[in-house]
Amino acid sequence: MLYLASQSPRRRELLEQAGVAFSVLNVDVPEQRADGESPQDYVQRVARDKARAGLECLKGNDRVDAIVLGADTEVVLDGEVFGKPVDAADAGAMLQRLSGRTHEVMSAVWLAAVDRERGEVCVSRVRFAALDEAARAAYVASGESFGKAGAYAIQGLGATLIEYLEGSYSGVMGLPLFETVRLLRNFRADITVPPAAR
Ligand SMILES: Cc1cn([C@H]2C[C@H](O)[C@@H](COP(=O)(O)OP(=O)(O)OP(=O)(O)O)O2)c(=O)[nH]c1=O
Repeated sequence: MLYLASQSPRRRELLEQAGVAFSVLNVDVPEQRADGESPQDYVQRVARDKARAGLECLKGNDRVDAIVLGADTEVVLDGEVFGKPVDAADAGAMLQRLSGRTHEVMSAVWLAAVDRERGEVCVSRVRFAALDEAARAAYVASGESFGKAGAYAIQGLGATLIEYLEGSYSGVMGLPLFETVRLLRNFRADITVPPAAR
């Protein structure tokens, strides 16, 4: 049985889009970058922590038979990691930093079972248009920034801020589907994944 260890409605939507059957586990793990930890190592570790926390929630045979998927998405600019904004001022400041620049979106996916684990990090590059103060304020006022790494959502109004994307649209949105399906397929033969990525 596949479990998605996530409270994110986007991840649920994306995994459904991939045609994979799963159940949801609500996990809450601290997201705190350690001193000297690279953005890539950080995003991978948090995805792993979420998957492991999900596995811990399960008991007995449910755990033995489980594959738990954890994921994490962060926006990275100049080596700095932008998580979810804490308030409107924080969201505005993030958008100001991203304005007119190219940043990376790192999305990690991690699979954990009792006997094995495996993960992957998908890195995309996103170029933002130059946003003046009025444009930033209008976007923050839309409410879309909240709960989103880097204070924007590619799947919403945020798409109008993006000049160029290189990489994975689903990865930017929160779960890189190509990598996810490939990992699932290689992880255990009894998992039913759609044929497209064979
Ligand atoms: C960049 C970007 C991020 N996001 C979202 C995806 C993630 O939900 C969120 C990043 O926060 P995460 O900490 O990766 O995930 P989460 O706390 O929302 O969910 P959970 O830990 O329970 O799985 O930002 C978008 O929806 N669109 C975007 O364009």
